[in-house]
Amino acid sequence: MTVEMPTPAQSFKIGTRGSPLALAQAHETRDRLMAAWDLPQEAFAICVIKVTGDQIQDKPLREIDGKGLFTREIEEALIDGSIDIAVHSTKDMPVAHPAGLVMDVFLPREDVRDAFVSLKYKSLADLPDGAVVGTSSTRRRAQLAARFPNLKVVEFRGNVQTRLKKLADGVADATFLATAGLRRLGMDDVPYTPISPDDMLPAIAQGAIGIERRGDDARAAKMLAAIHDAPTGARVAAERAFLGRLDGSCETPIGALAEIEGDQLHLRGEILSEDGARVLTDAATGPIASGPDMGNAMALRLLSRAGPDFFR
Ligand SMILES: NCc1[nH]cc(CCC(=O)O)c1CC(=O)O
Repeated sequence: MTVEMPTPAQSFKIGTRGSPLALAQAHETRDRLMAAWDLPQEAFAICVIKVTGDQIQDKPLREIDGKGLFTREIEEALIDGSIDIAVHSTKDMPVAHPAGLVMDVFLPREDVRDAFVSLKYKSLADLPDGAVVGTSSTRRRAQLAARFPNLKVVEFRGNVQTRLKKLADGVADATFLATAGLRRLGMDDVPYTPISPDDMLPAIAQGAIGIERRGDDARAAKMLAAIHDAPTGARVAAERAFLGRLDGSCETPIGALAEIEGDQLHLRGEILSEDGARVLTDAATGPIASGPDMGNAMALRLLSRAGPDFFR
């Protein structure tokens, strides 16, 4: 089969949400494709898709519909051919994809760590007893309750800009964001400190941009193969196998991190009760290719330790 590369007249359509972070990720994807294929910017169109989740800013996500809220409409655009690829924050993606779509291309992973963001304090350890921290993430909330019970956690939604405004307004003493997002947005003026994964194990696939396409689109597959980062793919595969076996929705407190050293993959995972009263952690090491098996096995071990009542 011959696969034709896009020409300026035959644009390759990159679908994305319209948030500043989503746009930065779409631009990174386009820049990497331009470099890999020596194509001009005009060969690509960045198609912004307004999704329902972005239009609801005043409620915690779990009160709306959580899973798929930010991705369903983008996937519909892929399926109907309005776009050729969709650029996602992998950590926001359900493990299962709609029939006909695949996500097997990942860009080199950014910093995986959560960031402590505060206008007043330097790190989590500096916060006085009773300090107020804002987060909407059940994972971060449970991890804080488990390891920093001296803090008061309040609900904090919105994109990076909204949360920073809330900090400036004194709604909370600190908040948490993915370091990757801050870096990709070039927010060098924001005072943040990355948090050790020992204190806050990141979300599955945090910092990894994933690219979804139609499974039968040979042109997109070939275009994307040139920008795939295999180590990121292996790490994400291990973490997502763990998540998939746990069958966690994005609202279940779960953290995991795979790291590669030589030909070995180290995987850490944890599940928490929502109040942080129970924390179950596990770790494993094995050949890189066995990452998904390791993630799967780790989930089964944690599930059997947790018992049937652990997840609400
Ligand atoms: N849930 C929103 C979201 N999805 C991806 C990122 C950051 C970038 C990434 O982890 O790839 C963020 C913001 C955050 O958690 O601070």
